[in-house]
Amino acid sequence: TPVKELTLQEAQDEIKPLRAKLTKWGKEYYEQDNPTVEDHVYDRAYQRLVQLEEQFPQLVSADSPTQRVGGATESQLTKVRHEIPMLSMGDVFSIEELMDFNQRQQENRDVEVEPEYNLELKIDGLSLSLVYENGKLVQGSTRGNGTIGEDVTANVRTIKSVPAELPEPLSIEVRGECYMPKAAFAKLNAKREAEGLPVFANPRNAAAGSLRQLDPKVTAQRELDTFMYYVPEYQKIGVKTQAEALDRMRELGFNVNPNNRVVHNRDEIEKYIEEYTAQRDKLTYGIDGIVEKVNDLDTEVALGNTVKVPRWEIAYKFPPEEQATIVRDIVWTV
Ligand SMILES: NC(=O)c1cc2c(=O)c3cc(F)ccc3oc2nc1N
Repeated sequence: TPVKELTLQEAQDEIKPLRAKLTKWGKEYYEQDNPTVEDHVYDRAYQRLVQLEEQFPQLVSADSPTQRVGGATESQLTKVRHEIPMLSMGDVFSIEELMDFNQRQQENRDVEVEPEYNLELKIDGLSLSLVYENGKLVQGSTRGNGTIGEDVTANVRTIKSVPAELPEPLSIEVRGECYMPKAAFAKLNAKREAEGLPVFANPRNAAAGSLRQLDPKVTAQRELDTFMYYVPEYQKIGVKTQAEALDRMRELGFNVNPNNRVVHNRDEIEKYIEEYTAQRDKLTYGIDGIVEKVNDLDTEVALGNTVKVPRWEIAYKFPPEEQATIVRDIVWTV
């Protein structure tokens, strides 16, 4: 129900469990690096609470997750503001849903969308932003809540695949995924087990726990890697499509996943999904789906973003390998 149609009592009844969930999820994410919900589920709940508190300021309380910079719980890392929000992605769970998404995009009246997509593997890590000034790395940060992230500059300098300097004096931001290869994950957990330390549930949590360290020396031992995938100001690198942007990032020395593919129809999309569903276990890194992006970058901008997710891309998620109990007790009718 739109916030403005709620009574004070209804708002109160919705805010209470919402705060409890966001606080719980925030602790899992910020303190334990062990989130039980996808980023965009957290983001949507967070935005809903922001809207409710804007509509009913008398209900705001100091302990509300919205009153703490950087999400629900403080991480000791310095905060970074993302001038261009780092959004998470909506997701679909079947080819039918994916084709419906494409259909709706095509029907978007004000934007003529060429049905040309760039498909990429959805690396199961955490989002990373790298900022370069005149070709030199000046900042590394996490996504945080999309607007406020954490400064991990010293930590990213220890990651071998992160260029300290570019071959061209560019002042750009490059975004991608920081991940822990499967072999490194297995080695780390074996070591932790031997030392009687708690093991990480999966490579994504291990990557998050390793990147978001206060001590860069710890990060340096964790064998993290990156696959970069996005330049927000793509005009600065002289490209027109996402596929060209990936090639350009390769030229600049970034590690870019080699398995992207430009496709034009359902058959090609299905073929790509089948191929990588089959190959998933053979890859040396974790993937949890496929990312489909409109290839033309100007069209991406024209399609824009909703409050929290881009309209020009969607993540197709593989069925969970182990039947993880994913908290899905919020049904969203925004
Ligand atoms: N995990 C991934 O492998 C992956 C993730 C994203 C994003 O999260 C993402 C979020 C945005 F707001 C914009 C583009 C993006 O592109 C992306 N591309 C990828 N290949």
